[in-house]
Amino acid sequence: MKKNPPIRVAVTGAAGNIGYALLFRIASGQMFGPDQPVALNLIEIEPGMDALKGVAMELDDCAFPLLTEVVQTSDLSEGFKDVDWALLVGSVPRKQGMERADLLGINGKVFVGQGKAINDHAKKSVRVVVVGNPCNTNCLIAMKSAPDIPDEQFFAMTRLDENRAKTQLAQKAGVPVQEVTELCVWGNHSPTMFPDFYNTKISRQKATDVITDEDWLKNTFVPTVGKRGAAIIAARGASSAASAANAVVDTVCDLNTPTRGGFHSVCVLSKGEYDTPAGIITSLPIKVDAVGNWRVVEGIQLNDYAKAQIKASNDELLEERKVAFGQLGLSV
Ligand SMILES: NC(=O)c1ccc[n+]([C@@H]2O[C@H](COP(=O)([O-])OP(=O)(O)OC[C@H]3O[C@@H](n4cnc5c(N)ncnc54)[C@H](O)[C@@H]3O)[C@@H](O)[C@H]2O)c1
Ligand SMILES: O=C(O)C[C@H](O)C(=O)O
Repeated sequence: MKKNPPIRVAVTGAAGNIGYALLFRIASGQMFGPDQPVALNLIEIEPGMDALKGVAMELDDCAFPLLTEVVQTSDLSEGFKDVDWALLVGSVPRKQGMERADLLGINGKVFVGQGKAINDHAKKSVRVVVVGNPCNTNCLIAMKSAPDIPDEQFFAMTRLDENRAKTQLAQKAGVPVQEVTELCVWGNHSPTMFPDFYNTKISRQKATDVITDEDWLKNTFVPTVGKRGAAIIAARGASSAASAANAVVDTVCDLNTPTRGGFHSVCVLSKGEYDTPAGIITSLPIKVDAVGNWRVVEGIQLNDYAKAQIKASNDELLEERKVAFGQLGLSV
């Protein structure tokens, strides 16, 4: 049987913690399926190249049948050459006591260079998923720096937040996690994000009919999800890595697969849907159709509380954009 040509995937920060949890899942077929060959372009900064060599040796030692090639490089033009997917993980993670936005000044400029290199060297059909924080604004910076790549091909990750929120609700309701559906996390990947429990279903019922304690939903559930990243850093001494890598796999699978029922949370460029400010990368409910095009799901009813929460998170994104674009000399 003739094999598909490989899908070429660039991963930045490939020798980091998320990279170490992610690469083996891509190479084993969990991201693109058991019949789809993959080639990996692993990108690191110079000080990470020795560690990257070790990671590449381990990939060899797995003898993955689907893995056709591993490129190791610190050169962005080589790293993004002809890639179908660019997973932008590499950047400095926050430490205890920092907010993700504190990383703007450190990481923002990295995404200008990466955006330009993607623009010049990747396939025009490349899809870009930004994980490095603050991921929404970094994604916007990369998108602005890649004017020849359609805006619709840029995404930032809130699937980890969706997964966290689903587990919190499932544990509270005492049901298996797959019973929790239609849960959209709105806004910024920051403590202001809003996991919309009002429109969530638990075992096909309204979540608020199953968990009737609205005080818990508003004052325990919402902040627990928003601050989960910080709680992991406090407990583990390092930011989430395996669960983040798992969410990257979920995000790419979501974008590659027609959505059955419901929707998933992905950060995309707002065109003003649900009164979100156009021109920011914000988390919205996304559905993928049978031919692989995504769209924002329409018709979700948001009450005044939900609208206020989403507005606060999007206001924060407007402020991040103002600060970052000011520092980097980018225009809206
Ligand atoms: N969006 C999310 O849900 C989510 C979840 C978890 C972590 N993150 C973020 O992901 C990022 C990576 O986390 P990690 O735990 O893997 O960090 P890490 O420090 O373990 O690894 C980061 C790697 O990136 C490399 N790197 C740094 N700058 C680079 C550049 N300009 N180009 C290429 N590589 C570069 C480093 O050498 C390092 O190997 C952090 O910003 C973290 O905050 C996001
Ligand atoms: O919280 C962080 O800084 C890491 C990541 O964004 C997370 O949500 O776990």
